[in-house]
Amino acid sequence: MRAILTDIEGTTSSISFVKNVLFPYARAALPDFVREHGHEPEVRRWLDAAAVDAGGICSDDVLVETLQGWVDADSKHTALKALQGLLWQHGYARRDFAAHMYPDAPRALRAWHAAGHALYVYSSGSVPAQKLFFGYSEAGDLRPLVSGWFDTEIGGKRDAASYRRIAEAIGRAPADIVFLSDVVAELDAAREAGLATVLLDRIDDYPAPRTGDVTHGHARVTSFADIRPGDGDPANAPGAAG
Ligand SMILES: CSCCC(=O)C(=O)COP(=O)(O)O
Ligand SMILES: [Mg+2]
Repeated sequence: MRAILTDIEGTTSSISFVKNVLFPYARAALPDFVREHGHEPEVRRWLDAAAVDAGGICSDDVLVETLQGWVDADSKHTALKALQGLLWQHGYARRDFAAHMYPDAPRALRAWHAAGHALYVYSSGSVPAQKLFFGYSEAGDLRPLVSGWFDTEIGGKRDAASYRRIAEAIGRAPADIVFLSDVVAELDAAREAGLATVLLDRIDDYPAPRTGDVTHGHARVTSFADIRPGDGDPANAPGAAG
C-alpha cells in the first residue's frame, strides 16, 4: 500500500482562498498581534528569526512592515509561515472563515484512508497552520485522516533532500510514496528522490491546461478522483497525461 504525501495550496485547496482570504487576514492582524504577543517566547523566537533575514536588529514596527511585504510577495520564509499559523488560529476559531477544499480531495482522502493508505501532508505552511487548515476545513475535521505533517523545517519543497528525509521519517522506501502537488519544480525534486509523482492541474488555479513538455513527464490529473495510488504507477491513472 503506497503512502500518499500531499501538498495543500493549489492541490487539495484553491490558491485563491490562500491569497484572498488567509493572506489578507494575516497582513491586517500582524501589527496588533506583534504588539500584544511579541513578548511571548514562541512569538519572539519567530520574530527574531525573521529579523535576521530582514537585515538584522530593527524595531518591531519595521519588522511588521517587512513581514507584510513578505506576505504580499508570497514568501515561504519559515518564520513568516510560523507566524501566519499563529495569526490564523483566531480567525478559524471565531469561524471567520473555513479552509477551502476541492470536494474531490476530502472524498479521495477518506476513501484512501479507509482502504489503508497512510496519508501525509507536506506544505510550506507551518505544521500548526496545516493542522488548522485540515481541522477547520469546509469538509469538516480531516486531521484524523493524516498520519504525519511536514513543513519547511524539514527542508524546502524544491530540494530532493527534503523528500528523502520525509521518506526516512515515515519509514518508507521513496518508491512507496506518491507525492501530489500543483508545482512542477516540487514534483521534480520528489522524483529525483525516488518518489512517484502526480501533478494536480486545477483549472480554477491554472486556467491554461499544463500539458505536454511543461509537465516534465509527471502524471497529470485535474482531480483527486483520477488518482489510483493502489494501481502501481499513478501515471497509469485514468485522466493522467505525461
Ligand atoms: C496550509 S497553510 C496556508 C497555505 C500557505 O501558507 C502556503 O504557503 C501553502 O503552500 P503549499 O506548500 O501548500 O503550496
Ligand atoms: Mg502548492
